[in-house]
Amino acid sequence: MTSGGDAAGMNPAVKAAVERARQLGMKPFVIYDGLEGLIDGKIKAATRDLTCEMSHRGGTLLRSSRSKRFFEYSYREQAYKHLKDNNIEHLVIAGGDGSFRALNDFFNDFQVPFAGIPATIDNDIAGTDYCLGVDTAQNIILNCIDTIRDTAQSHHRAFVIETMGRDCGYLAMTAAICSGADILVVPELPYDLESIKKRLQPQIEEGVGYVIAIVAEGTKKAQELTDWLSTNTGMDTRLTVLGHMQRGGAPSARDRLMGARFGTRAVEALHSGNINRIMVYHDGHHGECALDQVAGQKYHVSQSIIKLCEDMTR
Ligand SMILES: Nc1ncnc2c1ncn2[C@@H]1O[C@H](COP(=O)(O)OP(=O)(O)OP(=O)(O)O)[C@@H](O)[C@H]1O
Ligand SMILES: O=P(O)(O)OC[C@H]1O[C@](O)(CO)[C@@H](O)[C@@H]1O
Repeated sequence: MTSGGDAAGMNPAVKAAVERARQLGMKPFVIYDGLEGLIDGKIKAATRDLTCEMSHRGGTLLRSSRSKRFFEYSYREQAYKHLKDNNIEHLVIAGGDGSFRALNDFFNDFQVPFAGIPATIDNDIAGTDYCLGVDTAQNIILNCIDTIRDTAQSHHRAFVIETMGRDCGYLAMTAAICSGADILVVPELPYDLESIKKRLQPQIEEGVGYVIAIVAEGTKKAQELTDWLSTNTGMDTRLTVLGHMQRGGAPSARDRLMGARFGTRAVEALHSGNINRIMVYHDGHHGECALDQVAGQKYHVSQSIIKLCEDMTR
């Protein structure tokens, strides 16, 4: 099943999990609509017709949800009954840390073992350097910034571009580094508008420059920075909120490959009795973590990335 925000790479992960389960002699099912679907019993045997569409498709063909009902024991009990009716003994979930917490609660209630696959464009899950969907989202964001840059340059304008990421600035930071942005505002770093103004002064005075500013949604500073740039640079300043166009799209090669690795390993973990583990990719190696190393911890963007960003914040 897939849960939380959709992420490119979820489909390849599901395909790999289903195929590995079959190879290991298990009978794989899919659950539609995430936790909401689990409560409502939207469960079907996984077919080859479904999985053969999965390598190249963005979003999640199993669909997803954010479920208020799953917080309530009575609905989790209803979900458990559906699993029992179908003789389902293990769950694999691709989602963010909220989804892992949900299945942990479910395990505490009904002892259904699970494996978690990190999948969220926010890249905010502790214990793993990579979550499915991130590479695809980064490429989309970079295409957008490159496109906007053409207009910024042609019209001598300032553009503020807001990226997703919830409370995490990872997408904004990597986009700013890769696009050569002038200004960056993220939750992880303080920023100093006075020194930014001094730094940009020469290019503004020349009258030919333009400005690209990247703002992480978690700061809620995009409009404020747009107003500030307009007032303090005198440039025609526009704000572009990239929004949900960052989340969809065909998975990149990296997301397909990582999806295949995570999906395969999730099933292998359960098959070998290694239950309630989250698949992770850390320091160039695939591995597994206990839930409390993942869901109970705050994700920190690596210092090497933060260092590359500092000059854009002052
Ligand atoms: N402690 C919990 N107990 C039961 N259910 C939970 C718990 N935490 C989260 N959930 C369920 O998990 C769902 C998914 O969590 P959430 O909406 O936070 O997304 P996520 O998996 O963290 O993904 P994303 O990073 O894309 O937002 C929630 O909508 C809720 O139904
Ligand atoms: O699509 P929704 O439910 O509005 O959620 C948006 C949130 O989901 C994410 O896209 C993924 O967690 C965040 O970056 C964003 O804050």
